[in-house]
Amino acid sequence: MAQLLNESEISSSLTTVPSWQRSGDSLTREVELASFPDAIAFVVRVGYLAEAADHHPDIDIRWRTVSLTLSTHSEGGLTSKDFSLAAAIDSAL
Ligand SMILES: C[C@H](O)[C@H](O)[C@H]1CNC2=NC(N)=NC(=O)C2=N1
Repeated sequence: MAQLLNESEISSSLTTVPSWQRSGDSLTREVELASFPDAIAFVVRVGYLAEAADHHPDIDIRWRTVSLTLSTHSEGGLTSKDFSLAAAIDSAL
């Protein structure tokens, strides 16, 4: 079970995933893919990564733009699980 990160841990972790933004208790990233099928294929890759991590982002698909939101609901905020899944998702692009 991951522990909530404090503000200074959040700030330093954010530098490791520069394409993600902090929004309160969440990390968000918007990705524009080349096409709708590419967006769906990306979401499928994210799905497998999420299952492997037992950590699941909120996902919004609008044509070829995918918006992802990560937060550790069980802890009520950001933990290392959010940052490690964010990094894994970046590698799936
Ligand atoms: C039992 C299982 O580990 C929990 O329900 C997991 C599943 N996926 C999860 N995903 C996210 N984003 N936050 C959680 O707190 C969470 N909890």
